[in-house]
Amino acid sequence: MKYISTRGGCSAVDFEGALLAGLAPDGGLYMPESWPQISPQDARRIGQLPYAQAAAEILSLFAGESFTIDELSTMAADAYGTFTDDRVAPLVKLGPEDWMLELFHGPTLAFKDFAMQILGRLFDAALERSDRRLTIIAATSGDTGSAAIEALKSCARVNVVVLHPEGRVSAVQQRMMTSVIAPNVMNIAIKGSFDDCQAIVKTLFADDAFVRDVRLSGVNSINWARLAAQTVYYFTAWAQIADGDEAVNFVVPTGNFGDVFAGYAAKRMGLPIAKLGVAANANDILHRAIAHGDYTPSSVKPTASPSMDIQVASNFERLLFEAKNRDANALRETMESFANNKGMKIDEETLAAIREDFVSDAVSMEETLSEIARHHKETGALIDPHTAVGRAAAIRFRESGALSGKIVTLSTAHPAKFPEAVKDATGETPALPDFYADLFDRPEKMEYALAEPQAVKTLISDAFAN
Ligand SMILES: Cc1ncc(COP(=O)(O)O)c(C=O)c1O
Ligand SMILES: N[C@@H](CCOP(=O)(O)O)C(=O)O
Repeated sequence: MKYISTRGGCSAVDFEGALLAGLAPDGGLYMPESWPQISPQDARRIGQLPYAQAAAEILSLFAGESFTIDELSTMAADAYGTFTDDRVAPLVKLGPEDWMLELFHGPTLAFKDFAMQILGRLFDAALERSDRRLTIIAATSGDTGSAAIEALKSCARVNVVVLHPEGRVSAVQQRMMTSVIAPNVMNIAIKGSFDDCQAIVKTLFADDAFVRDVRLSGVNSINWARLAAQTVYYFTAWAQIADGDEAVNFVVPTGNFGDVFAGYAAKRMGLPIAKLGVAANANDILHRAIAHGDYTPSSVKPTASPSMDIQVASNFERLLFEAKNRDANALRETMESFANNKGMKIDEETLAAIREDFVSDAVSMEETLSEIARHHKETGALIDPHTAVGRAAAIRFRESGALSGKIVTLSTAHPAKFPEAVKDATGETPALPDFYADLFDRPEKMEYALAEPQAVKTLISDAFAN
């Protein structure tokens, strides 16, 4: 299996090449040259396997010759063995045709652990056999950072640098990152938004000398391996609830468009998915794009679901590439014009292609808190604010007729990562699991930088360049 850049300006690489590079050298995102295909019968067989085995089988379709199925099986068994629920991604029934897919039973209590736990092992194996080291950078609005640090802190051949927007992640998210004090881990609090952090990462990737010097790679969902690993829970969820080849809908709380794009990838692989519901918070650019063709960033609004306080969603580029029939030249022009004009209008043909697979909605902060309260009152369970954005949108999609039939909403984080919002909504404070009981007693370490690539470059070079 080869991987091509959405911008068509560099040669194709294999899975290991895409994993180790993160971003393509022409600034584009790697995509599989063609979608691996799975029949509904195989989707059911794979989806009903224990989670780690399903993951190994699905990843082997993407990995080609880079990793054998035996290697993937061992890594997946280790990776998902770190989860606290044996089912790994349990489905909770909420109503006759409604489910919630719990993706927060990993070591850092958010869906990012699904990909990051296996990526850590893939990096280890690939770097060991090529006798190399990497500096891995991630921009985070809270969850990617902690998952990356947890997965990579013990990798002997990796330095990990995480940029988070200062003061804009929850206290629990911050502590999960900054209390890991290890020689290969650097947290940098950036004076700015998540978009500033993500823009710095992309600028550093465009600096060839710096990339060579520190051997830069990335583990945001720009890295294809992240999305490949995130396709798996769509298969396991579908296989538990679909009758025959029945198509099921998924509603996904969305920020950087990675998780919902993994669902799209599963659909393109042949998984019977009816529609994917994009649930945005008050930072509603993706909803404006899909509903009205207006992909114009505005300033970031802080909300109760801070991990989705994102304007420029990296993976939207992958969707535009698909919707434009993989025309890399057209895509490159589109992305250049987006950068120059600070926004874009999406043409009708592209929009029609997007709407074949996606519906969208935006949920205000007030609606998010009401949904946490409503869910608690009706079920007795606490949900986190990102999940609440998803559920509120799912309920509206059904009421408006935008979606019908079975709907699975992805529950992307544990409520204890966002205790203030949950308490505001319900009066109850969700408890962290025992293994985080002393989180607020642990010492913290982080650097501070202005939202300027040079400031970050200097910190990284001083710590990790040869
Ligand atoms: C808890 C949570 N939910 C949802 C999202 C949105 O996911 P994506 O960025 O893949 O769209 C994020 C961050 O990305 C998150 O941390
Ligand atoms: N919400 C994310 C933002 C980065 O998303 P990614 O999936 O591209 O890594 C976070 O919590 O950091």
